Amino acid sequence: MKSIGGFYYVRADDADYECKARGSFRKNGNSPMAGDKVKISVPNDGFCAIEEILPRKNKLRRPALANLDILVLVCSTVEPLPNFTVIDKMTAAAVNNNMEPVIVVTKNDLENGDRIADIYRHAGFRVFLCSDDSSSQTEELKSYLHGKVSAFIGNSGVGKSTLLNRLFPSLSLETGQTSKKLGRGRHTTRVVELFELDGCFVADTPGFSTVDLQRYEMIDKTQLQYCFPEFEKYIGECMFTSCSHTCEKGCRILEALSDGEIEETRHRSYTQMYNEVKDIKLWQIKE
Ligand SMILES: Nc1nc2c(ncn2[C@@H]2O[C@H](COP(=O)(O)OP(=O)(O)OP(=O)(O)O)[C@@H](O)[C@H]2O)c(=O)[nH]1
Ligand SMILES: [Zn+2]
Repeated sequence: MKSIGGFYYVRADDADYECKARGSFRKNGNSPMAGDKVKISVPNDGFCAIEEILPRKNKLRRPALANLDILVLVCSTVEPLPNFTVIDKMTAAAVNNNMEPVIVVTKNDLENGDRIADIYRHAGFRVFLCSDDSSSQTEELKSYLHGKVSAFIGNSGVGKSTLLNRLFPSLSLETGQTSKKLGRGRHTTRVVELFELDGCFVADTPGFSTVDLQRYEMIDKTQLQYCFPEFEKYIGECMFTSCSHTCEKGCRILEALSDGEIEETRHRSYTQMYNEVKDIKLWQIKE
């Protein structure tokens, strides 16, 4: 659930165990992180210990977090306006990191969010419209997050805190307590913690900020097409096997674009991302 001061807090069968980690993890440069599934030993006396870290399906560096199932991308219809390029980069980064991107559109009460929702549903993603009105799909979103590990991301002002408090009313209390305990102005290392809220595991640092996917944005040009799920069924059908799907003759994806099967904003983002990485060699992308 979290690591702090050399201790790891492991939840098993609804109980929390304060554990040390075996020194061998540090030697391998592979310390336990929030989100890890681990095996622990619980001796009659002495410290509990993490004995083994099970294989991770993905891992983020900032915040340090493993096994993220869902990345919730929050955007608002207005104030601020949605930035499709940024959203598309984040969905691609999520797919590339083996996480499911889920789009939440807020402020539907100020301006109708159906068009934004349509773009992303058409691209094959789950979309929820969550606002201050009766049509809000907050409960549906909450069911969707049940049993999963998720993190929330979105521009300042889109309504992440509002959404989280609406999803988990107990949270405002919890974050309030956390920040009181840490003390204002004391800039300690940000502790990543998984909160178990009504059966949903929500990852964040105290005060809830955003996940930094910046480092993960660079996706190899041959891999990029697979990070746009709506392209998948056309891949392999272009005239040229090396087709970049940006400008070529006989490109099946460009054909789907002109038929309206692929959304313009999505293809525009793809092209922009492709142009950003096309001259970068693979070894420069991999760390
Ligand atoms: N009308 C309307 N206003 C909303 C909605 N959601 C959030 N807001 C308002 O938008 C403003 C920003 O909301 P926050 O929840 O603080 O946004 P945030 O994304 O957490 O912002 P940061 O903390 O800066 O990252 C607040 O004034 C909210 O009341 C909504 O669905 N409809
Ligand atoms: Zn093509």
